[in-house]
Amino acid sequence: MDMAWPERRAAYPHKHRDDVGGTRGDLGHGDLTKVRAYQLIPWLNLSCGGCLSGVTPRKNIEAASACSGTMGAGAGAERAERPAEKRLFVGANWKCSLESVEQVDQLLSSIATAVSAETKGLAGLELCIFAPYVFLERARRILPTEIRVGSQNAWDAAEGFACTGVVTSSMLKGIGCDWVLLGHSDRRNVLGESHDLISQKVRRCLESGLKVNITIGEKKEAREKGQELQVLQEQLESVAKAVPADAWDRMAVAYEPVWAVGEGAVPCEPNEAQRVHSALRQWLKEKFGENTSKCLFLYTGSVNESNAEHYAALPDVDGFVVGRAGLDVEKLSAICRTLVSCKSGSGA
Ligand SMILES: O=C[C@H](O)COP(=O)(O)O
Repeated sequence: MDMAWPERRAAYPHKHRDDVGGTRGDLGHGDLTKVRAYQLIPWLNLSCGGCLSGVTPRKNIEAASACSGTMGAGAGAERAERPAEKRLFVGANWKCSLESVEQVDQLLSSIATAVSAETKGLAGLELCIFAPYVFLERARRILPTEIRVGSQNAWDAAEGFACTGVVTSSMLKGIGCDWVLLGHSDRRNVLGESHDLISQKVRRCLESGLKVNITIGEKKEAREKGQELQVLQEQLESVAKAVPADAWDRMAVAYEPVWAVGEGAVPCEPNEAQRVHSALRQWLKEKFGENTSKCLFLYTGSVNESNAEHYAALPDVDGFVVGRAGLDVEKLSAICRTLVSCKSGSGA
């Protein structure tokens, strides 16, 4: 870290974090009323024809066509080898957008109700709610066990060191957490977490029996210099060194192009997401062995109910991590339906 915490905090006020790719003011406290509880909604029972029909930008038409079972952008791009079984994942990273217990309980209950209403369950999709520490226990209590609960962080406390304010991976495992989200751009770029610290956390979480969702992403400057894969591989390599060969089935890598996140940011084109995912999957396999093919590759950054089908159609996208869309049960359920529909329809 080149900047002390108080200075960093002052430099990056909560709602105006240009260094992470744009302003995210829409997630701020003032908009909490956007969180709505819905009545029973069908969860995953739409056919691919139910894929959301928002405006399809010309550049995305190929990708969209893959969702309906034809060859699309994903098929045109190089596809890395994947295991035969199709595991799908959607994570809802709430960040610190919900601050009141009432809002949290309302959203958790509406998600639980929505999933329970679907007789087919989640159809192979793993849905995980990444809540703040203080709401994890109520999330575990309110949600059915088929919905996973994840922490947004874990601290790598050294063995035997009773460090003040620390929440350890063992504590998280003990209260029923399944997943931990680590390496998010908020923590790398705003809080200054180093590769080394993140990899220590990954190692400790895996040792505690947790699954790890690691976020990697390049900033705009790196992208403009054509250094995106170099940056991503550096981030991933540091983490991969901490992953035992038999733990890759407990890993998910979420690619978040930092420049594509936030209100008004230019979205990452699906073809580009596919290129990056495919390249990283291949690179990981060559460098760290066959077992890495068990790792999920997720796309994250401004995924919503209108654009999910373009990314879901990509062969090397196994799912998503959503921020804003995860605060609305209707949007979250639509994204889950779209992912399941596209994957079953395209054979991706
Ligand atoms: O963890 C989630 C990512 O930061 C994406 O957030 P977003 O879906 O609100 O763009």
